Amino acid sequence: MVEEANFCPSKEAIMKPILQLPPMTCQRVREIDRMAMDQFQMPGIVLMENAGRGAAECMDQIAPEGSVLILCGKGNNGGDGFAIARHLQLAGREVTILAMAPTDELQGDALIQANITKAAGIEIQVLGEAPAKECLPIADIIVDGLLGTGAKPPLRGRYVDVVEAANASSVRRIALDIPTGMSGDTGETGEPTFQADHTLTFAAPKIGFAKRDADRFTGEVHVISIGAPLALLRQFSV
Ligand SMILES: NC(=O)C1=CN([C@@H]2O[C@H](COP(=O)(O)OP(=O)(O)OC[C@H]3O[C@@H](n4cnc5c(N)ncnc54)[C@H](O)[C@@H]3O)[C@@H](O)[C@H]2O)[C@H](O)CC1
Ligand SMILES: [K+]
Repeated sequence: MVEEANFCPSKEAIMKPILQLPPMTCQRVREIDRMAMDQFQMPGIVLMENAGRGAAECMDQIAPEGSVLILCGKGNNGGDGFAIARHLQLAGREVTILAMAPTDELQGDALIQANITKAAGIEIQVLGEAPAKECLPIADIIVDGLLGTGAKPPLRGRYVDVVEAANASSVRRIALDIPTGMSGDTGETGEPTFQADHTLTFAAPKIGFAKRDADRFTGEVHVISIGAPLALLRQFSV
């Protein structure tokens, strides 16, 4: 009798880099992105896929039950959200996406991930005219893939009422990279700022997380590898 393929190591066996990077500014973390692409020939979509899969595996440990609503912004923070949705669906989770813009307004890696997500049959709702409080899909967990290292505070447009609606719902909240509304460099928070129970931050912690009371918005911080080579991590760990 053929042994059933054992796909998954035990949950604790998720592989972690042997080198943990120190807290950095958003700009410096974006340099890691850039060097991974330019010096190590890693296409941006590979970094995003690694980020998405790593974040989904972390969610499988910290929030293993319940339906998930992923809020996707127009940039690559949203792109991560689209990738996470696919990996959560693969793990049998009920996933819905609320996108801040229609797919045809996306570009680059975020557009690629959104198109894969659509092809995978995952529901993507686009924010309409109604106030977010009235149209936020019901879920047990809300994931903030609205703004990351490309944010220029203060929040503009509909991001304000979407973050307010997310904070008003009594569900678990998980931020991707940086809680939307917070500066990753200073830890300063605007009104509103996504109030997360956990923040899954990519490549390295952001220096703003060390600000006093920043944990009111980050919750517990988990660093997610984007698969950058050890030689690159070594250049940024000094
Ligand atoms: N660095 C890494 O290792 C990786 C990072 N990834 C993810 O990419 C985002 C950064 O993506 P980027 O497209 O540069 O920026 P954002 O998605 O944060 O936002 C850009 C988007 O938002 C608009 N915007 C900016 N400020 C505001 C504001 N105050 N109000 C409203 N809208 C705003 C702006 O116009 C753009 O449209 C990083 O955080 C990671 O999540 C990679 O995916 C993986 C590797
Ligand atoms: K975010």
